[in-house]
Amino acid sequence: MYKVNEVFETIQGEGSFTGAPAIFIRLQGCPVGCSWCDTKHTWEIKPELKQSLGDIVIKTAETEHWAAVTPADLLQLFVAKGYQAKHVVITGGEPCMFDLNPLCEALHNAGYSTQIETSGTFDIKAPAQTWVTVSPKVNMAGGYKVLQSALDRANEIKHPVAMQKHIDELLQLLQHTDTAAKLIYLQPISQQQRATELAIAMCKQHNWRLSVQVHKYIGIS
Ligand SMILES: C[S@@+](CC[C@H](N)C(=O)[O-])C[C@H]1O[C@@H](n2cnc3c(N)ncnc32)[C@H](O)[C@@H]1O
Ligand SMILES: Nc1nc2[nH]cc(C(=O)O)c2c(=O)[nH]1
Ligand code: SF4
Ligand SMILES: [Mg+2]
Repeated sequence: MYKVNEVFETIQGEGSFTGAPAIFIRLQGCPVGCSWCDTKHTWEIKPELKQSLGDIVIKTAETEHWAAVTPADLLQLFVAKGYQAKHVVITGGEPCMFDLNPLCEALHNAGYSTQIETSGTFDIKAPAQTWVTVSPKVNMAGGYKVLQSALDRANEIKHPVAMQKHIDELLQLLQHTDTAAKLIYLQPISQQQRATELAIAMCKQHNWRLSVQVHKYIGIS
């Protein structure tokens, strides 16, 4: 069973799939504790806030409610909702607290491609064809460390930045990582102008790519 905070169909707003229609599955629970996290309502798993998947999917605001679901429940929901997207993004919370193999395999068997958004602080349990986006989290409140195995598995590394120390941290992580076949993105934190200017300058300097959170600029989820 997976603990799900929300399910919705939208446009991927980050990283290399930006612009692609996608179904998002947001899993509940994250102990990493990023001070600027934009999904703090997914951090805690409160037993008293358990709901049915039917209630979760009609949410109109961000809440801490969650539902326990199987891959089959999710596939059934996609059909019932009439979702047309063929790409599924599994995010959170920290999705890699779960074994994502059964979920991704069920999605692949039903004709969907899959992508995971992860902080790289937990073992990534997912099939080889799943696209893995690692957004490394260094020195956050929860005390978790980025795993080298997660950086090695990443298809893209999407680093959140607001100040020079974040660039230095990324350079440090990349020193030990073979980046030949990976896409490297800087993502300004919270659309701050100074963060965006820094990201643009550093992308030019290091030949990295820029990921702005497109969905926030156009006001969609
Ligand atoms: C909410 S996290 C969930 C997945 C996973 N826990 C992670 O951190 O990658 C999804 C993405 O949003 C990014 N993110 C979270 N808060 C942000 C913010 N305020 N500004 C920019 N990116 C943010 C994360 O770095 C990550 O790439
Ligand atoms: N549109 C849209 N794109 C996204 N890409 C990554 C997201 C996330 O929260 O993981 C996200 C999100 O929340 N919305
Ligand atoms: S790891 Fe992801 S979900 Fe967890 S606090 Fe950081 S940004 Fe938020
Ligand atoms: Mg988001």
